[in-house]
Amino acid sequence: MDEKDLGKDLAKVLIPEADLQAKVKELAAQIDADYEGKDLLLVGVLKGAVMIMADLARALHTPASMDWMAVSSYGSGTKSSGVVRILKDLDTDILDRHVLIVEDIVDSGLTLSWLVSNLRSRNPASLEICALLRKPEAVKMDLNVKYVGFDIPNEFVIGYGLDYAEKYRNLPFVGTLAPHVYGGNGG
Ligand SMILES: O=P(O)(O)OC[C@H]1O[C@H](OP(=O)(O)OP(=O)(O)O)[C@H](O)[C@@H]1O
Ligand code: HPA
Ligand SMILES: [Mg+2]
Repeated sequence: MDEKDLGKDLAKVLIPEADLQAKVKELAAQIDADYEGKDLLLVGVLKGAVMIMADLARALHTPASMDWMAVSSYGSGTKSSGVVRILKDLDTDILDRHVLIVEDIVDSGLTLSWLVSNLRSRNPASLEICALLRKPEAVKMDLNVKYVGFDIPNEFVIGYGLDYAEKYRNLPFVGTLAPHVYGGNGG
């Protein structure tokens, strides 16, 4: 799927594909340096993190295991409900493992705050976060995101895993939607 397929639904391209791919390589290099010689477990947060997880994992030189958790707080709207639900738990016991949570976006920070306290209670050897995108509200939260791709403005974004009502995840870039797609009320 590309810009042409989106037609009038796209307001603008915020981060082009080439910039995303360059940033993924940068993040992978930092992670490689920090986890050298360690047994790394990447925990991807479904479904938004599938693209960053797939690209980041392949850009790493460090051998890494991959597991997935599915949580949801947004439903089909553009605002977090604040209630995080586990839809799928990890298959792996993370006790004494070096865990790196891989996320597409920290927006309100509610999902990751909840996830960090949930995973911390399982006593991993270490627990860090890599998020491709971060919005201003999340910066205010007491949340230590060690690896951040891009700080972006407070706009609802789509593409590269990010959806609006389950659509647009398969765009190779990150963009913003035209207001008419939201039905004019911001969701
Ligand atoms: O910082 P927050 O305000 O909590 O928002 C960030 C979370 O919201 C989105 O997931 P969503 O719950 O929409 O599920 P999805 O990944 O399946 O789209 C996104 O993928 C993050 O996980
Ligand atoms: O801006 C966003 N876009 C898509 N999904 C999201 N989940 C939190 N924030 C966003
Ligand atoms: Mg979503």
